[in-house]
Formats: sequence, C-alpha cells, structure tokens
Amino acid sequence: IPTYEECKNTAAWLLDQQPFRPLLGIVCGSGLGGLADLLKDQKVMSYSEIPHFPQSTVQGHAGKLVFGSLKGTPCVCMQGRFHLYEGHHIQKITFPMKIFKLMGVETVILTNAAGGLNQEYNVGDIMIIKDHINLPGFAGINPLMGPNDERFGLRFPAMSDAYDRELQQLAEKVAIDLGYKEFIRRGVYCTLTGPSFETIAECRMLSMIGADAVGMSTVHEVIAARHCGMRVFAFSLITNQAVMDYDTDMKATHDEVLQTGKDRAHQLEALVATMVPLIKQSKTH
Ligand SMILES: O=P(O)(O)O[C@@H]1C[C@H](O)[C@@H](CO)O1
Ligand SMILES: Nc1nc2[nH]cnc2c(=O)[nH]1
Repeated sequence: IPTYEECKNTAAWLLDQQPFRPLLGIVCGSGLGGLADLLKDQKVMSYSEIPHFPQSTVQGHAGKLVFGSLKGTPCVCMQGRFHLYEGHHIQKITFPMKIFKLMGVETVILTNAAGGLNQEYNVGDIMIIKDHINLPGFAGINPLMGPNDERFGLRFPAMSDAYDRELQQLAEKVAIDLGYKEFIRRGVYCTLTGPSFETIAECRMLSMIGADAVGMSTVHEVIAARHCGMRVFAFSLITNQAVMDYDTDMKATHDEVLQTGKDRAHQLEALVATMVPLIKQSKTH
C-alpha cells in the first residue's frame, strides 16, 4: 500500500520530468486509449519507468501516462488503468488518483467499456454516469478501507454527489450539439470484480437493483478521487449487450469490447475535446 510520502515522491518525480502542471486528468477505458491522441505537445512516460506505479496487463490498456495540452488545458491522461482482477491491491488501483491530486489536478474524466443492462440501450451508446453501485463494496471491498490519511480526505466521505451534476449537464448539452442525441444516455454503472463476464441470472439481478450498465472498473477510482476532493465526470461506452435471455447464443467477448471502442473512438474524442475547454477550473494556467 503506497504511503503518503511515496505518493508525494511519485507526483514530484512526474512534475520534474515534464513541463505540464495538469488541471485535468483523463482515464482511458478498455480500447479507448485513443483519447490520449487529443493531447498536443505530448510527453509520454511508460508506467514501468514511474516510481511505485503498477504495470498494465490487459489488452487495450497501453500502460502509458501522457501529459499534454488539450485546447489550452494542461492534462494528464492514463492510457491504461488497473483492475482488481489483474491481482492489484485495491489501493494500487486508486494510487494514480492520489498522484493526480498531488500534481494539482482538479477534475477527472473517467471512461470505461461496459455491458448494457438497460433494454433500451444499444451497442455504441455513450452513457453519462449519474451514479454507481459498488457491489464489491457490499462484500467489504472499498479503496478507503484501512487507516485514513486526513491529508487526502475525510474518514467518511459522502458519495451521494460523486458524479458532478454540472459536468453531466454540460456533457449532455455538448453531445446534443454534436448530433449525438440518438446515442447519448444517462444511467447507473455497477462494477463487479471480473474477469469473468456475468451470467444471465446475474445480469437480470443487476438490472433489477437499478444498474443500467455493468463493468469492472471506475467505481474505485471515483471513490478515491472524491475522497481527495477532485471533481468527477465519467462515462461508459456500451460495448456489448449484457445477455439477459436463455434463448440466445449471444455472449460477451473482449474482442467485441475493443471493436466497439474502435468504432466509436471518433465520437468519444469529439465529446471530450469539446467538453474540456468548457470546464471551469479554479486555478488559472
Ligand atoms: O477498463 P474498463 O473498465 O474499460 O475495461 C472493461 C472491463 C474489462 O477490463 C474489459 C472487459 O472487456 O473491459
Ligand atoms: N462486467 C462487465 N464488464 C464489461 N466491460 C465491457 N463489457 C462488459 C460486460 O458485459 N460486463
């Protein structure tokens, strides 16, 4: 488990290596690493060269930290995130959020690939996350377990306002302006640990408890980011339909997940590129 001092060291090391003082952090979901291409004057670092950073092990997660400028906003982008199923300790999964905070990041945009549970959703839909269900949390898996370091945040942080409502509205407006009305959604994301995809009975249960999409990430990062006071906006790309019916041969595959990411890359990039300059930061840069 990284200590506060180790987090400080990593943040200082990263600031030392390159000229950007990022105000915005972006996390790329499976197959969505192309978002990093939005950044200009890039300075790219491999996770393997960054002190205390875990390594990416999943196809579609390059394992690179990219600094750069997006229409004037200094950004840091994780091209590759960490998942519980890779065997990382939960506090390693959220370590980059602490590093973001210590580098001065104010707002985090997280993205993921998810299965659509809501029967009205189609593959290729972009779902603005309005809330989450931390199902592993029900079984005692929460990134804030263990001693609390007050330098990051409160022992008992609220999560009822985890997903910034102003940013949700902004994203919806931008999406409509870009002509995405037909495939922009707003819904509840539920995380599971993976790596197995869900059974039919599990998908039915998740839908009944109020989830619109299911994935294997994001929630832990969001909890950590909110704990240390960053604003959070997140969206899911619905890469596949969750299988809800015994009368079908349909099944989830990582290949389909990556393919849908490729197919929608252009629209996702336009959404983020249009949104970012409209996000007010408290610091000037
Ligand atoms: O990092 P994300 O949540 O986008 O990745 C999802 C969950 C699994 O890692 C993978 C399954 O295809 O996609
Ligand atoms: N758990 C889960 N994660 C996903 N990531 C992309 N699609 C899915 C899915 O159907 N289920």
